[in-house]
Amino acid sequence: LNFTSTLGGQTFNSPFLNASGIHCQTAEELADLEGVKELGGIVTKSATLEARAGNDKPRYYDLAYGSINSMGLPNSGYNFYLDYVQKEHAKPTILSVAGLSVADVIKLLKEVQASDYQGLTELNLSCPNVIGEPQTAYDFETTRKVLTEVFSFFTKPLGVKLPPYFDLVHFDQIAAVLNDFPLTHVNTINSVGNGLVVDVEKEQVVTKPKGGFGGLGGAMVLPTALANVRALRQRLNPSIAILGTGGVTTGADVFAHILCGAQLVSVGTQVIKEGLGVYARLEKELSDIMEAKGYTSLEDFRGKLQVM
Ligand SMILES: C=Cc1c(C(=O)O)[nH]c(=O)[nH]c1=O
Repeated sequence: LNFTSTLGGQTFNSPFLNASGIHCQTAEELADLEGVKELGGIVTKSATLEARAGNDKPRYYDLAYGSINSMGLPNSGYNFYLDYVQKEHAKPTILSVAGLSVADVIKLLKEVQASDYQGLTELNLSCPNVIGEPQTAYDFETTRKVLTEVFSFFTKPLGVKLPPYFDLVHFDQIAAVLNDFPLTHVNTINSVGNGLVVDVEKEQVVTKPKGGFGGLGGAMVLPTALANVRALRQRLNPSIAILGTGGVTTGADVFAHILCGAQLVSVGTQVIKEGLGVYARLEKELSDIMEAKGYTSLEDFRGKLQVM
């Protein structure tokens, strides 16, 4: 079966990625990802200018049907991740970056531009858990302003991480902004922002930051993730690839993401639930589905979802 694809000049030998934020914050976690042969690439935890401890704990909670997190962007600071991605790796890397202000984003990306790093960079415009900060990509004009400034100097492969949208007009509006820029990819979705999980027995929230509000992931967000992959694939220039993230627990979910137009597919919550062995299971399940359908390559069905 042919699982290979190229993105931003890099060759990915498998469609699987780790979702930024999951098992990719420390040197040990990143080394673990290098050892997962079914992973096509490695995405770093979103990096900020300064290292951050993140929000108070408990800040992650596992549910039967997914997860809720309010991590608060804990990371070792962009120098650590920029050093990491400039080292030799068997797989392509995607350097995820985030800023607490437009100025931070510009400063960070100027450092990346000035570095010897030739891999992909992904600007996270959708973190829902930085207390007091909005999810940038819900503000279309600010998103246009940021991308205009970024592309006035950034010439390396760049994608953006988007929050989920829930209104067809919003899909039109964000696509109208993104289509004006030479983006390599769009990674959709980030967690579904500001959900709330209640422990009825304790009559209490389950996470400490923000009164229990946090980003939702896992099985419960799959329909939202598929809708965003599909809607953006239908609206974005073919030159902008879609990385599908959200709700993947089985090979069928991976197949669905690709059928909706995803080139690569990230797994987050399920890695926490099952461990890094999940990638071998997903690859086997996807392969079995493809063989049963007579497909030999992801191109045979990518973006070919049928409507009625
Ligand atoms: C980078 C911050 C993010 C975080 C976080 O660090 O709280 N959680 C998410 O679900 N998505 C994010 O983008």
